[in-house]
Amino acid sequence: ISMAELDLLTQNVVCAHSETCQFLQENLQVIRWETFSQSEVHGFQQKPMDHMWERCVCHITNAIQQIVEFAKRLNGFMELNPNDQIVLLKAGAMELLLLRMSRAFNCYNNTIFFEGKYAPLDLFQSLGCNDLISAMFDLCHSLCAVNLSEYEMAFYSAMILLDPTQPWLQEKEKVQSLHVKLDVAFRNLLRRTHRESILGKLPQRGRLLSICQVHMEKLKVFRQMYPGMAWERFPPLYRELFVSEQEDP
Ligand SMILES: O=S(=O)(c1cccc(C(F)(F)F)c1)N1CCc2ccc(OCc3c(Cl)cncc3Cl)cc21
Repeated sequence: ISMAELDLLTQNVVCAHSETCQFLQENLQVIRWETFSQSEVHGFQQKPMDHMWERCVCHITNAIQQIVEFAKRLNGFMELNPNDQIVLLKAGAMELLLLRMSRAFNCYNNTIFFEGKYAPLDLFQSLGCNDLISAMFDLCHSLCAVNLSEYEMAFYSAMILLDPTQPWLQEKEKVQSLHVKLDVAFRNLLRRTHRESILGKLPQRGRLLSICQVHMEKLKVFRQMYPGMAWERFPPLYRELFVSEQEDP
């Protein structure tokens, strides 16, 4: 792989990321001290569980639409066979969502951007999944400590998405060759910017995956409490990625 090809790949990854992040980093920084008041937090805590789930799932789905768009813009992704595109998005969407949430996290006062202002952990308590939200907040803290640039976030996201070790891939070698190029380009970038040290500080993949598992458990519990809701009031994209058909409706 030539230097010219590496530079083109770097441009493609960074543009795909910056063009598909619904909130610009600078805008998030400007408003990151605007936090919800105690009475506003109390208002959210009073909302019924199904109502709060529906609102969060709606924001999540919007963010996932951006992640799908990010994938489609990555060189080589659209050339993969459709089955493998779905396999990679199903496996990686939630992990990329966690990375994107960390961009909207204020680690100085432990709040996260939500519906226009910054929210503390306990604003989400009516969701009934405090361990999921606190695990997400902890992950955001770890990511804030690494202080990833948008370039680094772009590569980290692309490499998580284009993971050749995902089970059920039909053309593993095609994903493998994309991943190798990304790895070379990412290491080049880190070397040029003297940031090789972040490789040891990035959260282990298992940590991201365990939060994804907690999410699936919470979703299962929620669906038992509100049968039929996932099919009636959740957006199709969320269902496609997180609700497997063969389960009871
Ligand atoms: O504004 S958010 O919705 C949101 C969602 C995606 C990306 C963003 C951002 F910042 F990157 F743009 C913002 N938001 C912010 C803080 C928060 C915590 C939990 C949550 O939802 C829990 C949940 C449910 Cl209930 C069902 N399935 C998966 C999950 Cl993780 C959403 C949420």
